[in-house]
Amino acid sequence: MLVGLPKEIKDNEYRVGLTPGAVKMLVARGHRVLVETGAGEGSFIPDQEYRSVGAQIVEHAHDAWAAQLVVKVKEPLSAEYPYLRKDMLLFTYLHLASNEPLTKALLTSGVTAIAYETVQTHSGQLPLLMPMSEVAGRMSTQVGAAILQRPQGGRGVLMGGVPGVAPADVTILGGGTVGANAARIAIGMGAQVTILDVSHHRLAYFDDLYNGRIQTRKSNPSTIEEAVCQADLVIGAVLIPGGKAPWLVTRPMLSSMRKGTVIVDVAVDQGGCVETTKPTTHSQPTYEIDGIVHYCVANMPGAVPRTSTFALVNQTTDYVLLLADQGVDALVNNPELQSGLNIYRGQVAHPGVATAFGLAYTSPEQVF
Ligand SMILES: NC(=O)C1=CN([C@@H]2O[C@H](COP(=O)(O)OP(=O)(O)OC[C@H]3O[C@@H](n4cnc5c(N)ncnc54)[C@H](O)[C@@H]3O)[C@@H](O)[C@H]2O)C=CC1
Ligand SMILES: CC(=O)C(=O)O
Ligand SMILES: [Mg+2]
Repeated sequence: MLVGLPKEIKDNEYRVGLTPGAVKMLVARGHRVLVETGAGEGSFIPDQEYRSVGAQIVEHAHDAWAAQLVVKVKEPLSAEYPYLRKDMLLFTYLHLASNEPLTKALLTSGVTAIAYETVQTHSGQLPLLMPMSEVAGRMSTQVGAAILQRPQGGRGVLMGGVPGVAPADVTILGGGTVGANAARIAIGMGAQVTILDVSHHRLAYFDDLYNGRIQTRKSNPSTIEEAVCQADLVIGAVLIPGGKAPWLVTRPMLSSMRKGTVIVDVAVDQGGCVETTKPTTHSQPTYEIDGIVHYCVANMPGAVPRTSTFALVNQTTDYVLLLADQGVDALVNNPELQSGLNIYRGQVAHPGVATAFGLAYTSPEQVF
């Protein structure tokens, strides 16, 4: 199969969808790989490294997009919509439930679009979201600690405090992969940490792991309000797989929160779990509403590409090989890949996306 690797064009997005190691595996199985020149530069992977494992370097984005299987990191931006075609398999993060224009563009084009973030294992894990959630979770605390500094707009609270003065209060909404990784760094920095989740299983896990070093709360409107009103840093980390995130922090709650509190809404790519969240970029990462500083960058791991590219491709490669070897049949044969199917030839094939926009849902069983 002809596999294309375009260069990412999102603001400060330095990741790339395939490493030379992954390309080498594709080439060894008889596939041709077209790499847009400079695609790896952001991750300090020169064209020559791809060439040396058998890739063909192409000059223009449209050459890489001409492939049958296009592997990316981020969702197509509007400048990329004209490349979408009926006979194309697109494998990348999509986050469609918060992006109606992209959903429409994918539907109109007839492309088959498989979203990394909804690929799901038998046991319910999200193996292609997990590596970037690990990165974004750890980053969320780092970033939050920096913004808490007064010159960045925050409350001027040091994460670990100092002897005689209390540490920062870090409240984490959602104790999945992002939440667990955020907590790990916050604890390492000496903060006081509270995690809220609807899953008792997750709360019990944290309780066991940290043996009293962390507070756990069952997530409901009252516990959320109480926790965010005493927080210095709130980290939004909930997920309804494939669906729009629920608004756990409402606009009226902001006025009860302490001035200079920082919200890092990692869940922004699914619409955010804070009513006042709107996507920001690494160039302009924050804005303030009612004295509360919001950080809502939708591609956080893009800022640490030497970690993120390799962490992501470690997980995606097996699925890329399946798609390259089998084409659409891989979606029929492999239930994990099938759960990643969001759009198939003009039909919405994921219930979360259909619900988000009131569109008809066609199940993969009906599609194939
Ligand atoms: N901004 C960025 O750059 C990145 C964003 N993300 C996003 O971060 C979000 C979280 O991802 P993961 O941690 O991997 O998901 P996950 O599925 O591992 O964890 C989500 C957690 O939220 C909990 N939850 C659901 N509803 C809740 C509620 N009402 N209150 C409290 N907890 C609730 C679930 O029980 C689960 O434990 C996703 O939206 C993901 O797309 C992930 C990576 C990068
Ligand atoms: C998960 C995601 O959206 C990202 O890594 O950018
Ligand atoms: Mg994202």
